[in-house]
Amino acid sequence: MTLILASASPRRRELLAQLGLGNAAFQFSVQPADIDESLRAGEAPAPFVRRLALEKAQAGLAASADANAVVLGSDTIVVCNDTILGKPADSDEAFAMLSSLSGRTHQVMTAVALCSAARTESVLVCTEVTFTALTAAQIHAYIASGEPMDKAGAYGIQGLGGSFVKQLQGSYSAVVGLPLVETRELLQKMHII
Ligand SMILES: Cc1cn([C@H]2C[C@H](O)[C@@H](COP(=O)(O)OP(=O)(O)OP(=O)(O)O)O2)c(=O)[nH]c1=O
Repeated sequence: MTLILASASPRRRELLAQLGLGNAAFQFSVQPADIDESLRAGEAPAPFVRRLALEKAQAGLAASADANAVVLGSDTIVVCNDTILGKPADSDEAFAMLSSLSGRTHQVMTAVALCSAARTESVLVCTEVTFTALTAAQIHAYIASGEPMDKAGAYGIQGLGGSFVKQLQGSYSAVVGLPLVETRELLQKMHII
């Protein structure tokens, strides 16, 4: 049995390795899945992030030559005042996203899906994150660091963005990109570990 991580995210690779899967006894391989990540008309945040995780896992399974493969797909979005924030397209969008997060509480939703030829399991983890108030100068300096650009909501809690987080209720690892407790439970459910 092969476990394939259908993700280009270095954070997800590191988090999966934290579950002890990247050792000599158990290897996983990484094969990013390229899917259309656009929101459908009328689609709410929770079903949207679940669908993307599932589609990444399904695309990974379809691309795999191994009939026994189990594929893990995951997606993270930030939801602020019912608006979905994905990755910023440019620094103006990053500025707008960080301004909207400043001094407020938002939700980070991460979905994980595991697909094999016979079975699919998935989970959604929602975490509440409260940002301290940020000045325009702080936001500009943060954007200049380059950190926001490949991250949902234009911040990384595991990096410089961590100093903006006043309070967190839920799963820290889910905010980074892969909820450790829930992913372990899914892997157990699928009899992978
Ligand atoms: C909120 C937040 C997001 N992120 C990252 C996690 C995800 O990598 C990214 C959200 O984009 P995703 O589209 O979920 O993932 P990805 O494109 O990086 O990787 P793939 O689709 O191949 O799995 O934002 C952080 O690293 N730290 C944070 O604090």
